[in-house]
Amino acid sequence: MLKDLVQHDKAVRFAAVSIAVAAAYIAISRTMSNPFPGVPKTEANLLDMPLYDRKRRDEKGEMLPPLEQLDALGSTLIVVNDPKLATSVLVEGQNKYLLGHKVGRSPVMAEFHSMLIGGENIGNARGAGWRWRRDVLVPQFQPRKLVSQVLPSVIQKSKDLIDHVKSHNGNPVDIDKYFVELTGNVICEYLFGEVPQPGEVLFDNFRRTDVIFLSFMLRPIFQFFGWKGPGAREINNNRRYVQRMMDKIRSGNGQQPSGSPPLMEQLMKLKVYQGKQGEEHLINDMLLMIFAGHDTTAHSLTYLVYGLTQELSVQKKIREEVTGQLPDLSAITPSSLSKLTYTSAAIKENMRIHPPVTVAMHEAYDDFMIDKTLVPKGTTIVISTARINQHPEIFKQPLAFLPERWLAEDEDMFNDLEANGADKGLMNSTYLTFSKGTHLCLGMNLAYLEMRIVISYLVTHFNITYDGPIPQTVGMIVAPKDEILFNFQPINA
Ligand code: HEM
Repeated sequence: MLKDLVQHDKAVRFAAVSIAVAAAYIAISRTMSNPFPGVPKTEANLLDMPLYDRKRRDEKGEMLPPLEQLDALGSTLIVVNDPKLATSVLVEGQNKYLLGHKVGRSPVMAEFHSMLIGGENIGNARGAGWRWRRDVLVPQFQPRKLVSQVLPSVIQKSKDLIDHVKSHNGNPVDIDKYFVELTGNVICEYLFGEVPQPGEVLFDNFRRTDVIFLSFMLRPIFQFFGWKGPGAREINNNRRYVQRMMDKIRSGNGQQPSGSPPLMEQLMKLKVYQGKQGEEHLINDMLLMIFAGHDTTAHSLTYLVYGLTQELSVQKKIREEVTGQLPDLSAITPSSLSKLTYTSAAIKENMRIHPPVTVAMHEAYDDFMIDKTLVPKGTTIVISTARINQHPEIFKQPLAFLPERWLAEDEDMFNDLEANGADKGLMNSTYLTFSKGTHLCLGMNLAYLEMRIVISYLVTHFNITYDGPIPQTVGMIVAPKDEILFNFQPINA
């Protein structure tokens, strides 16, 4: 009997230990699959974050937790929702990266730009390869340089835009298509000194981000079969064009716009862009700049026009400011442009609500803490620009289009790209439309310059209205899903 009990007890103990081991195993494996214990999982997915958030806030008035985790792209990513934490990851994390590798370019974005463009370029380079590009290119996108090189070109294209709209004789116009062409031509003219022939450069940036992410997941298969990523048709076409431009410049037949030679010609003189590999790098960088440098600005303009049709009082105020400050639009100078404070605020406010690039992704290059959470080396850090830009504690009435909110801010006409986006004021420092830190958008000043001029021309020539459905957007680059037909009634016609 005693023997039986001992044996029984052994069996009970064995069972108890087994259960404990199993429970521990489950707990450990749960922890392993949950690298951020205590950090809630997000219900949103990478692609619909801004839309999802809006719905959730509208319906439930919920605030997002400071950090969330997200299972995507084959691993667990960390999403930073708190504006101050997000800004600190971008600004301090990346500055530290220069010294001690804390946060840097995410492999997802690097891979995407590799699949798309091919070899090394400003969109996929890391470490020294990225640093020298930044050193070479940042001065080319500083205000003084842009104003002398780009201003006349944008003015001319804005005049053409007015003629284009008038040619519709009062019928509604799908202006987004035209904006894409306009901004594409501006960047090409800046890079190569001439506007491409219609169709010579393809500006239809691939917008299916779901397909982009799928091809990222399947990239070994793509690489095995030598397939290029989505968007290859456009890039292959544009590569041939950039090569032709290079040959033309080398043979001395390149166009000489007024002022200094086109950017590509200047860059061809630099050692880093010489030799077989250097030339390849130059072509890749030009392709990336064409890719990054047009549709973001174009769709922002479209959403701005849309915003102005929804808030006619804002449209009126911009018109009054432009007419008052710039009576002769073709004589715009940098100093007259800087007087458009309300217009600039409206542009900024529009991109706060509709940031064209909805998500910035970076990688922890080392273990580090965000708040009290350890973010292990190799983790992808996701920052939804839309979430941060619409954070109700920083931006009161986050979904309202209120240019006035920026007027009290100490805002310069342009931003110094070398300041790494660490600007003053809480709203400014957490405004993430162009990201922050060392990867701050290279083309930010160019985008602002184009938008100020184009919108000044449009609102002083037309009363713009819209009576269609609310535009639906696609992808991580916020672009309208369908054409948006605006009505333009000429002023003083
Ligand atoms: C409204 C217009 C634009 C918006 C909202 C925008 C937004 C952004 C964002 C969010 C990033 C990512 C930064 C990061 O990884 O943290 C970026 C990077 C970049 N943008 Fe823009 N962009 C715009 C226009 C332009 C233009 C006109 C150019 C023309 C050259 C340009 C060139 C670039 C380049 C080269 C990078 C990579 C910078 C680097 O990694 O060092 N962008 N942009």
